[in-house]
Amino acid sequence: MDFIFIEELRVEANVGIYPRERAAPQTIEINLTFGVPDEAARDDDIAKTIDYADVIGRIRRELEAHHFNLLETLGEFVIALMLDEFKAPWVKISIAKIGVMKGVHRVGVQIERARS
Ligand SMILES: Nc1nc2c(c(=O)[nH]1)N=C([C@H](O)[C@@H](O)CO)CN2
Repeated sequence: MDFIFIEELRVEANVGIYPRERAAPQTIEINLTFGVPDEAARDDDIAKTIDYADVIGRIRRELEAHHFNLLETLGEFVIALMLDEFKAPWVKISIAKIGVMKGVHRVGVQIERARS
């Protein structure tokens, strides 16, 4: 298995438990790593891997369209997308809010899952 990573992806997301977070989207930062079949590298064929441009576009569209109370739920949503739709065998994600708490630069969640 090879691994694709997407680092410091900034996305406008509807997430949070407070009224101000329900009223407007906020910028979150995503770091995502997922497994891909190594046949793609051998055959030099984009059709045999997961196109990271497709992943980034899909995440942006989905997070614009949904509201999540918790970062944990948002993280599980993206994980399910990667495992079930993009067919990644393994995914690790971290999602951070930036500057939402006094004295804290980033706060967030990290989740790792494999397809069963
Ligand atoms: N475990 C969590 N705790 C909190 C979350 C969360 O998503 N998971 N979210 C909030 C608020 O939305 C906060 O980030 C706004 O500043 C508080 N605790």
